Amino acid sequence: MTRTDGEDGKPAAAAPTPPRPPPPAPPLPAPPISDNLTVIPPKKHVRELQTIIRDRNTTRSDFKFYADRLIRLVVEEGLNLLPYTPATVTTPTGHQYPGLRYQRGNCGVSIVRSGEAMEQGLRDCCRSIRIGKILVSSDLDTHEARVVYAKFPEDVAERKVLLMYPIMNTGNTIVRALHVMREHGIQEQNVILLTLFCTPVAARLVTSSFPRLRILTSEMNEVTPNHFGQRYFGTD
Ligand SMILES: O=c1cc[nH]c(=O)[nH]1
Repeated sequence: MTRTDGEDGKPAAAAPTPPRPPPPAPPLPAPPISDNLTVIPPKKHVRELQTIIRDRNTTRSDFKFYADRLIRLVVEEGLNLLPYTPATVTTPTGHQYPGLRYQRGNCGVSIVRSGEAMEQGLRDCCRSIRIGKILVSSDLDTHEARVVYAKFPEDVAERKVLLMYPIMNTGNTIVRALHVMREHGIQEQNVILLTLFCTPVAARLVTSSFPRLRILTSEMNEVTPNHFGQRYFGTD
């Protein structure tokens, strides 16, 4: 027997299946905080170093050893942001090799005390580089950062500066340090900030205050390791 539900007695046409709603769009990647901010590629060996540094059970000697490895990686990558000029050399077999030579006129500045942990990594790459220092203290109650001491190479305003500070949590210390550097004639576009761990909050604060500063970090994460300087220097 045929079902005749239609008004004219013919079988009713099957109701068309409504089109499926499109699958939800994948979440958009977070927009980059700044074109001048680089996070080094998250390769497994980098992640391993970050894991050991973050592990509360890591011994002091391992902490220093693996922090030094991560520092070296960030420093080497930072050198890539300095200016180079073409330089052709002759190899022992008489071939011409079209290479590069770094342009002289670079220096380092470490923010005392944790930034001093990065000095050796820089010296290991650039044998005779001059390194200045800046000490910023932060008020325990207001968290306001204040520069206590600053010593730079006398011609620092003419140099490219590799600024070293391993942990960027709020960004306040860096902003204060950069203001003092500006008072010494250092232009932000001549500064490359080398850091190991950085929060998005700190990155936003620093890049909005100094948009032409370049920043290089090994990791961007909401949470940074604690007490880096104390663990590195064994002053826990
Ligand atoms: O200042 C610099 C920069 C790159 N390489 C060096 O040896 N020194």
